[in-house]
Amino acid sequence: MTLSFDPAGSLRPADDTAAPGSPRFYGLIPCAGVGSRAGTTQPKQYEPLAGVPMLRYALAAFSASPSIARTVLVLAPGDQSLHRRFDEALFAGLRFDVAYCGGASRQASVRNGLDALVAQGAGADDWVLVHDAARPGLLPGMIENLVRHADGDGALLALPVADTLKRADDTACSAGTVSRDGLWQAQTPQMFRIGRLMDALDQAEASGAVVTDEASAVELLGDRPVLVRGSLRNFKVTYPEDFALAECFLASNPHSSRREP
Ligand SMILES: Nc1ccn([C@@H]2O[C@H](COP(=O)(O)OP(=O)(O)OP(=O)(O)O)[C@@H](O)[C@H]2O)c(=O)n1
Ligand SMILES: C[C@](O)(CO)[C@H](O)COP(=O)(O)O
Repeated sequence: MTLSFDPAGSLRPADDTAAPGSPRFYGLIPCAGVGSRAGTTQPKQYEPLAGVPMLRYALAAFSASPSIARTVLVLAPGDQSLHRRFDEALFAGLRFDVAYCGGASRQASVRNGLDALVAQGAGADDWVLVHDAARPGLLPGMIENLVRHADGDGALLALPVADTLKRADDTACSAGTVSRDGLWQAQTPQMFRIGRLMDALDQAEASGAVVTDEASAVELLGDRPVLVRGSLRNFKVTYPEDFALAECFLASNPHSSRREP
């Protein structure tokens, strides 16, 4: 069954793309941040990149991934619907649903989004791939690469640290060099069993732990998700200068800005 963009954001029953008894894979895209470090007048995920809104790239990658049964986009409660904010044709043909359940932190937006997935029929043993709307460089092949690691404690895209690392003193001078051995930069998607991730986020919340990614939450339970090599082009747009860099990467894959998935 092909899902299409539902401008009203209504929730529909889950797809059955998996063989009976096999877990399904869901996309979850937190998109309820304000982008305070980006210096834009609207949330950064709505800014145009190579002619289309940033969030469309992640939606297109998930939409084009054969393993993904469905994807939920988490917007802030009270946010404008996409068809009011943009030309509806921009999102035509993409498979996703919208849930207006974003929270005060990324962690809360993801947790609420998991509830929305379960409300649509996702099960505790199904997998969820959580991906930042602010990473427009994602390609379907990266998603499929991650899905191949669907066992054990889950997996996340990440990159080994390439530069020499410095520890700053309180005057921003270099006070020492930190070994980069074994250090990776976490990217998204990050993939976990839905039930396990819900438990992990609930326990993090209950203990007052602030987790900036899903892997941090499951690590607190003792899990050891696999680090799967991601890509530089999958960097997170965070600061004003990142928009031009993202456009360079997107230009190197002309298909990524097409309107078709
Ligand atoms: N309350 C929040 C905060 C963040 N996010 C989402 O989480 C992703 C990664 O977060 P980040 O880059 O830190 O985005 P912002 O929180 O918007 O940025 P900033 O910290 O600069 O304000 C983004 O897709 C963002 O929209 C979210 O859904 N809900
Ligand atoms: C989840 C994340 O993208 C992994 O790198 C990142 O932690 C989220 O962004 P933040 O700046 O830490 O909120």
